[in-house]
Amino acid sequence: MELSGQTVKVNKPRPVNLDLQTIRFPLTAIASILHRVSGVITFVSVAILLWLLGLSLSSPEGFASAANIVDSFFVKFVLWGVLTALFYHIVLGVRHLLMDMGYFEEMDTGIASTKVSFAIVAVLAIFAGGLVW
Ligand code: HEM
Repeated sequence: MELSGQTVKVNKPRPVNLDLQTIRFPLTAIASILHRVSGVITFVSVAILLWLLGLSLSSPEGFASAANIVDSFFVKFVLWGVLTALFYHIVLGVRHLLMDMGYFEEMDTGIASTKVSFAIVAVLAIFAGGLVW
């Protein structure tokens, strides 16, 4: 095998698949990655939401400023995303804790519990939309 000018000896030629279009993550892996992403989103947003709460409780003017900030479509959309990420983190977190107790460890039950969790999060995302708008 030629590697930047050097010849490297390999015992067996190994199969190489670097065609990313043919590599598919299992549903459970996607759920796990999204759980980490939703945890980071929740972590960052807690600081912003606490600042907003502090502002709204500071004075009547502060409350008016906070209400004014939240009054735009963009901020409402971000708030909806944050709430959905939090719901995702909680629902998939509970699934994770159940797996720690020995449930849904097989591939078929793991995929089934992921699908059920996604469905619950979808319902909660609609609920979050109702809360925000
Ligand atoms: C302010 C609230 C929360 C924040 C900021 C937060 C953030 C995080 C972060 C950053 C991780 C690490 C993810 C990783 O490295 O893969 C994590 C893991 C985890 N969180 Fe949360 N979390 C919160 C609330 C919750 C709640 C309410 C639950 C309830 C079920 C939960 C369940 C879990 C579990 C089970 C893990 C471990 C996942 C693993 O081992 O892969 N979290 N959380």
